[in-house]
Amino acid sequence: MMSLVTFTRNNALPLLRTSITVRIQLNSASLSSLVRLEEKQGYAVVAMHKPPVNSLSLEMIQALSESLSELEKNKCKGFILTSACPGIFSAGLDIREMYQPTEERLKEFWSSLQTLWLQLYGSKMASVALINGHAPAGGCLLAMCCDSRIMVNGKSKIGLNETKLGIVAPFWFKDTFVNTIGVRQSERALQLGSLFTPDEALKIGLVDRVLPDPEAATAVAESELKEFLQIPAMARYLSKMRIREAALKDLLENREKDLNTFVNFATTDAVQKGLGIYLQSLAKKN
Ligand SMILES: CC/C=C\CC/C=C/CC(=O)SCCNC(=O)CCNC(=O)[C@H](O)C(C)(C)COP(=O)(O)OP(=O)(O)OC[C@H]1O[C@@H](n2cnc3c(N)ncnc32)[C@H](O)[C@@H]1OP(=O)(O)O
Repeated sequence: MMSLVTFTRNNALPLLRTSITVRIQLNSASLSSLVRLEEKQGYAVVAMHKPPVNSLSLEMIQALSESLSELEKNKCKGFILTSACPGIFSAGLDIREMYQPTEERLKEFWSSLQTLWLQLYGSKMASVALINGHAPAGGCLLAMCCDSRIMVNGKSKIGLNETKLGIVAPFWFKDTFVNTIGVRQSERALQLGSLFTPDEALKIGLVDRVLPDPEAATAVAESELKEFLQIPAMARYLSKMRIREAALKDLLENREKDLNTFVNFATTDAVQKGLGIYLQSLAKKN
């Protein structure tokens, strides 16, 4: 047993009730640095660290879930979700998990993703996504689960580009998108698999602020989170749930069906062929 997530205390007056260092015991020796948790005054920073692109493999998804559970256990009030990999927030789901998979792992992968989404989208904690790089597909989903999105300006793009891979965003990705940018923009962007520049994302409400550099974005993310944390927590959370509860309930009630739909779809010849070609195109680029 090795620790997956280290939770380091660097501040004297935390709201989080942790001792010096909390180590979450998980089941693989190779996972020790996938997510970095840093305690700040009154909140935490959750930084994804799976170079080169923070792809969401099964282990990465589980590491994020465990990190959130750890924060909840420690009565953390809020967190900033960001990346410790320069230029990348997250490249979304790890395509290799879906390409030529075993059924058992594919099921565990999807079920873990469902759990992470339920946890993050329904979180009582306030959250800000500090999007310091590319955020396609699953990366965009993680950001949309937060209460606010601050993006660093530059070449990075954000959006749900699934159709470009010949795959379809599941209904709960779509619901999150619709709740963030509205029906019309979602319908168009989902079909086209649009990836938006920071300024375009700002224009359609996919992100809330665009800052010129990571330092400025970090400062704004912190002040944004503090603004959320100043609101009475229960009132803030219940207000958030007014918007999100229907989508959350829909997945909770249809988890098994969604899992089967995903497994059946992902393992079709057409999808497998498409994913193979996409992986090759990513590799060729290099
Ligand atoms: C069948 C499923 C049905 C339904 C599910 C629907 C839901 C899907 C949600 C998803 O999240 S699907 C994933 C969508 N993600 C993408 O399309 C992103 C693909 N990646 C990129 O566009 C680029 O990598 C980047 C813009 C994120 C970063 O570009 P750059 O900095 O130039 O890095 P590289 O492209 O050179 O990539 C480095 C390295 O990483 C590998 N990689 C990139 N993305 C992924 C990924 N999503 N999964 C697995 N691996 C990925 C890439 O192949 C390179 O590998 P090397 O071995 O060549 O170093």
